[in-house]
Formats: sequence, C-alpha cells, structure tokens
Amino acid sequence: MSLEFAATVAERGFEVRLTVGAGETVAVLGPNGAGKSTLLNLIAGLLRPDTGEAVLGERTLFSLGAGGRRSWSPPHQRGVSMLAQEALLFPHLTAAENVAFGPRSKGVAGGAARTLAETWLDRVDAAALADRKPAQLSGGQAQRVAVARALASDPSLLLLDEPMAALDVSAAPALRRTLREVLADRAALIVTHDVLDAYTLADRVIVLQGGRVVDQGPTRAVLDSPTTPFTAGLAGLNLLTGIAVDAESVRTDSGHVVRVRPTEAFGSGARVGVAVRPVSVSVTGEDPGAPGEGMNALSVTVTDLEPRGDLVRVRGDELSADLPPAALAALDLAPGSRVWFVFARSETAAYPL
Ligand SMILES: Nc1ncnc2c1ncn2[C@@H]1O[C@H](COP(=O)(O)OP(=O)(O)OP(=O)(O)O)[C@@H](O)[C@H]1O
Repeated sequence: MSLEFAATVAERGFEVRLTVGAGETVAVLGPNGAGKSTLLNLIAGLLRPDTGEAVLGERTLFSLGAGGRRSWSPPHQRGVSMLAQEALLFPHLTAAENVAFGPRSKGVAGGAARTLAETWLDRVDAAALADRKPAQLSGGQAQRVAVARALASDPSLLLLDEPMAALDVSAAPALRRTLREVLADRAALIVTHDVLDAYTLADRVIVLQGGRVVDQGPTRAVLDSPTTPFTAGLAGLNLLTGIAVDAESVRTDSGHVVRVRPTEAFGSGARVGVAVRPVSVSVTGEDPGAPGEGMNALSVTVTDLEPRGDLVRVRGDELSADLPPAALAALDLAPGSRVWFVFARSETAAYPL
C-alpha cells in the first residue's frame, strides 16, 4: 500500500510533502531538529498538523484543508505501526503475549493470536524467547520482539524511529539483517542517523532540514552526489559548490578554480557540486606551484584535526583530508596552519545542483 503525505505545522516551521510507494522502504535523514520525529508523529496520529492531507492506500489518515473537508483518524485506526528506539514491551506480559496483544485487541481469538505471535517471533528469529518476560531479554532480543509485535497487527505502513540507536554495536547487525528481511516487501519509513541503514535497508532517501525536504532520490544517487553539506557529511564526502567555468573546471564559492573529471552533465555557468573523498586528498606544507594538468592544489587554513579510526581528518576551510598519523606528524599541523590540499581531477565527481 502506498502513502501520499503533505502537512504543515507552523509552530515548528514544518512543511513536507512525500510519498512512499507500495513495498518501498524510505530512509529519512536529517540533522537534529530537522523534523524527522514530527513527520513520524504526524503519520502515526500523535500530532495534528495545521493543514494537509495524508492517504494510506484507501484510507484517509487526515484531511485538514483551509475551509474544505476536515477529517482525522485516531492512531489505532490508521493501519500504521511504530517501532521506537526502545522496545517498550509490557513488562508483565511474556514476549508471545506482547506480540499477541495487538491482534487480541482487534478481536482475534486467543489461540489464533498465540499462533500468529509464534509465527512472527519465528520470522524475527525469536521463537525461543516466546515465554520470557521483557526483563529476561537483552536489548537486541527485546527489539526483535518489538519488531514481531509491530508486524503482528499487519500494518499497511511501518514507521521505524532509529530502531538500532539504543543497541550496542554487537547487537545492531543481527537486527539490521532481520529488518532487511521484513522490510523487503513492505511500505516503511525509517528515521536514522546511520548511513549504513540507508544503504542496507532503504530503496530511497529523503533528507530533511529545517522542516523541509532538501534532497531526495534513490539512496545511492543521493549519497554519491550530495547537494547539501549535511548529506555530504553523512556520505563521508567533501562537497565543494560553485559555478562551472566549462565542462572540466569549476570556480568554487570561495574563489578557487578546481579541475574536475570532464562531464557533459552541465554547461558553463551552471551551479554545480564537486564531491571528493577525504582519503583522496593529500596535504603538503610546501607550495606545489602550478600543479600538473590532472591535479588540483588549494591553499587552505587548517581549522581542526579529528582522529577517525586509523586516520586523522584534517579539516580546512571547505575541504577535509584523511591522513595516516605518521604523515600528520611529519607535517607538524595545528589549527591555523597554512597548507595545500592536493587532489587529482580524476578523483572528483561533478554534477549539477
Ligand atoms: N513538542 C514540541 N513543541 C514545539 N516544538 C517542537 C516540539 N518538538 C519538537 N519541536 C520543534 O520542531 C522542530 C522539529 O523537531 P523534531 O523533533 O521533529 O526534529 P528531529 O529531526 O526528530 O530531531 P532529532 O534528530 O534531534 O530527534 C524543531 O525545531 C523542534 O524544536
């Protein structure tokens, strides 16, 4: 079943229109305060928008026009299930009783509800946990049971609010695998801060910022060619923005001319983005002079240094470089150092914004 959604909430500066196709999983990305929880709460019926309309399959979730027809379905009549960061199971019920609770409250008889609960627990690899109380479950196990509970009521749309966020890193991969299976043929929206979730679980991503959709499209397309600094940061890419001089060079907003891999995707004068991986950027303390045809050398002031795994990220005004610690020691870098960031034209991807 598909979702057509449009809503405004003036108090929060929220104005979003989106669709989720039948069987499609859409990841919702965005910085803190972007409106991700607001979006889920509007769909779930926990928050009423000022204006807008949402239709899930044949069902109108709300229709609140200025003047026109006004309707509003309460949360339990929406065919929507929400999976939160915490499993939020009823502590006095067993895992199976927790899963059976939704079907029971819709009138499914005890035996049938129990069978349904066992089927769903089995689907999420939690059959062995059926008779345990929540206090006897690990965080990952409890979240698995919560997935079964969310699906047992056969929702038309599943909402997931950072479902892996509260789990320790060792429990997250197994739950991600389970979600990958259960989301395969299901309409779902997943709010996440983790780009891995977007890559592994979502067909499409929507990027929210300041209550608006600032970017959307197939996951790979959005993350490979980011149009906002936020999306570039998520994708682990540098994003330079500027105006195309011709098919192979771009004048960045700060006035550098960058040679890019030639492309026919835009003409001169177009507004473009140039993505470069930080590992493709090297740093030198000596003025490289005029670099070769295929190279770029940008004079940069170092703003900060941040350890990232085996590498250190050196941030400059508009670009970052990831260097091994030994290379860094040889350069004697500190915030305020003047250096040159060097990268090959062949390591860039330029695209219209
Ligand atoms: N209960 C509330 N009353 C009024 N404004 C709110 C309320 N909750 C959130 N807001 C505001 O609405 C905007 C969107 O917040 P929201 O919680 O939806 O963002 P988010 O993307 O989920 O952020 P985070 O990643 O921090 O959870 C923010 O400006 C926030 O301050």
